Amino acid sequence: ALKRTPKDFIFGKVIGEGSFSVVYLAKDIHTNKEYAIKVCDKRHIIREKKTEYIKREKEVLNRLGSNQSPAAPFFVKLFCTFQDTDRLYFVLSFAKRGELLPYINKVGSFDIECTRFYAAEILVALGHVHSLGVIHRDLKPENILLDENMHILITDFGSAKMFNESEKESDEEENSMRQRRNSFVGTAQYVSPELLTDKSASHSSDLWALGCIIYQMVAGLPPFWARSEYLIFQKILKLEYEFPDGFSPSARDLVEKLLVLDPKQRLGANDPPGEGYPSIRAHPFFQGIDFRKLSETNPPPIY
Ligand SMILES: NC(=O)Nc1ccc2c(c1)=C(Cc1cc(-c3cccc(C(=O)NCCN4CCCCC4)c3)c[nH]1)C(=O)N=2
Repeated sequence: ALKRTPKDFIFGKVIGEGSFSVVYLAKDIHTNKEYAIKVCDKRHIIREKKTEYIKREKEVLNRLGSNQSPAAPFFVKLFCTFQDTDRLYFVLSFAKRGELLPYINKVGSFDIECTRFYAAEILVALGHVHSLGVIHRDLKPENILLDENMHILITDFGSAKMFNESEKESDEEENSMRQRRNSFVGTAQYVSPELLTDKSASHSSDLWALGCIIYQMVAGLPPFWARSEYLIFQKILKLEYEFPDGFSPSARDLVEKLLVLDPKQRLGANDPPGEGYPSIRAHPFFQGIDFRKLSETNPPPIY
């Protein structure tokens, strides 16, 4: 296919902003199709030494797009990339309904059927990402988008970590050495304790974030909240959170099994990779969910 240029698109409003990018709604002038185009300023990326993050995001999105698996629909697609003198352009799926977060805020909190459905879609998506040797590392309701049929599209792999085959075999010491140099920390409310202590991220770090998101869908607010990031980190490291009255008992049991300080003790942490977390799927909270049919199921109404 011909390499695209910015002239092939009409750029509209800003629909998202990252620390190194701005996301625009854009229309392809040849097909009239709508896309989200993530634009990065080259000088800014070089100055901030973030070229690795940009390369990693492109590699992860290409891996997700290439693998035709039942979970593939739950991610924004990368259609093409191009650049001009000053900027890099990523042409991505446009999620018509935007982020999950405003929907939680609008209704205060989700009922158990909605929570169960969206938690199940996120779990299937995580199982797929992890089966490719990728950890998202910054999963949060702002990065869970909704398409026009209200199914999820996970985005922003700019903070992702890739474990290629060699790294998996390398001994613990070398791995933890490499991770200690790793300065990355996700968004305060959803960051896992291991990322705060020894900088070691694993697929289990995303399971911690899933626990926070399930709690937030039921309670309306994330479990760890304080006026400063430092105080949020303190609460996470002390596992200082509580359940409001009326919190669904089965959701509470699942959250308590995911928000565990030791990443190896979290539900699903020791499941065989690539099987989509059978021990989490088997939890009573997901009773009645057919995980193979989620993408063709009508999502429950949010009210
Ligand atoms: N960091 C990133 O990678 N960011 C990205 C990447 C890809 C991408 C991305 C972000 C997108 C963000 C996005 C934002 C929006 C959006 C922005 C502003 C308003 C709306 C909107 O009107 N949504 C419906 C609004 N509500 C929400 C609450 C209840 C009632 C209705 C959507 C749609 N899609 C997108 O569509 N595709």
